[in-house]
Amino acid sequence: MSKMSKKRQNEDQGKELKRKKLLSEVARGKLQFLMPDHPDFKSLEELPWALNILHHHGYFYRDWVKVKGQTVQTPVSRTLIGEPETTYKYLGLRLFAIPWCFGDHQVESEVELACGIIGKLNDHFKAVSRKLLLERAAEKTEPESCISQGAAQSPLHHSPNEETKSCSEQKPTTCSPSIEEGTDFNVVLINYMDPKDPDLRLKAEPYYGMGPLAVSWHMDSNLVQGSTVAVYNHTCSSDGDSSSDSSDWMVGLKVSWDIETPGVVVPLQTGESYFMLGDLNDTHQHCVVAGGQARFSTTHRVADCCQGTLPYIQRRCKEALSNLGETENGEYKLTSLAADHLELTETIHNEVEFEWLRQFWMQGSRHAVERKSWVPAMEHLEADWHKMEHMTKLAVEEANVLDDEEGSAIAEVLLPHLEERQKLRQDCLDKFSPKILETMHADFLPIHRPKWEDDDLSRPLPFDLSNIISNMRLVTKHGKKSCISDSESSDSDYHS
Ligand SMILES: O=C(O)CCC(=O)C(=O)O
Ligand SMILES: [Fe+2]
Repeated sequence: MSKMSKKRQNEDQGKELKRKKLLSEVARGKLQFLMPDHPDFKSLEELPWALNILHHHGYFYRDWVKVKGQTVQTPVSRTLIGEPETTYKYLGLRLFAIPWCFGDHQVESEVELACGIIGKLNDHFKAVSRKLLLERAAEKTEPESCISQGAAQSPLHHSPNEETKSCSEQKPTTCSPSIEEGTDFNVVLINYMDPKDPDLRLKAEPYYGMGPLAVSWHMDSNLVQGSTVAVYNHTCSSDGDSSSDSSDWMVGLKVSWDIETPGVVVPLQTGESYFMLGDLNDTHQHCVVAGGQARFSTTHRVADCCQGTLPYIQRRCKEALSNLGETENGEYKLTSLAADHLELTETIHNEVEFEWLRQFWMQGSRHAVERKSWVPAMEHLEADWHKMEHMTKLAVEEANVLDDEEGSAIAEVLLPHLEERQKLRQDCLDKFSPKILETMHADFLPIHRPKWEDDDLSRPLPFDLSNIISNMRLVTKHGKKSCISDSESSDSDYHS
């Protein structure tokens, strides 16, 4: 059979199945329709509008992430909407949420309105996820239903007319969150992909032959353990496009590292949602198989924000700066030279520089413009970081002037942090090869900030720390010993 006719036959079979399912649902009186006066009617219209507005204004872009040490671009375009001052990190990239609510100020733009709608959708998914988990908890208390739950066969698929069965039958983790906590979605990562985009080269699903992958097998990272992920699926109809390929988008699911249990793949219709309830994401991997049409998916998550919110990093900076005092003539001085104080400041120095400042600016000028509420905060963090540069400088000076024992103790603390700073700065400069940079639109070019010339006198320290690192190596006990033995051996060479 030719490929085309086989495909057509599959499509026909698919349609026949859908028709049968539809008829059986009709027979059960389960199909519902909404009149314009129904409260959900408006939200049905609002949501595609919001997604299209974000897309129209260019808010989706293909992220540059790190996979096995390589910088690669995701096939799907993404944007993050969420609680104000929240971030979500995946594959080495920190995403800064565009807020879905605006404090006291009125909604000012279509984009803000769209973000507000995503926030409403998020509230809806919180409520639905809680209901599903409660139902599952009730089912679990009935012995029979427990036995009938297979891990990999667990239906993760949910549509308005479908009864939801429970997900995985994994043992709960010792510290699983409450239903409330595990569904308290604080961010929505929205994906968009048009499979007809000629720039895309999708990899085939490697294990089962499920089809071209928009998102490869993975577990969602950086989430509160045991928390639910809810996903809304919206495909863009391509009416009038006679060449349109109507193959479905699908979500695949498999048990991680398991070759015995069959994987599952579930076709998704527009307007449907699916849920990875409880610890399903911790025990299974999922992937997304591209269909024929452009598609949005909103993925609602409980990001683990212990170290990912603006108030968190502001607190950390304050902690670091508490060791910075002033002399009588108004110059900076370190309040304490104790190792644990220096250690803390240097750790936070690297954290704010590489987890926040560089992560934010490396995503380019357009990213910053879109996140205007973040910019003053980033500038404030940069001012704190600048003070930490002073603190490092003061510590380096102390290491050089104090007696051997004290000086080398300081150098020992500073060295690993300086080495790490130097390496991470270089990693940022090297993240994009010249070849990649050539192809990037100016709006997305990385901004290396903070960056300065080594002889810039307004800066306490040079950007390139090589000389300071060599100096600190010499000041450490180990460095001193090797220095003495070097000079001893060269002396003896000289005399012979
Ligand atoms: O688009 C989907 O259905 C899920 C996407 C996904 O797995 C992700 O963004 O992590
Ligand atoms: Fe995912």
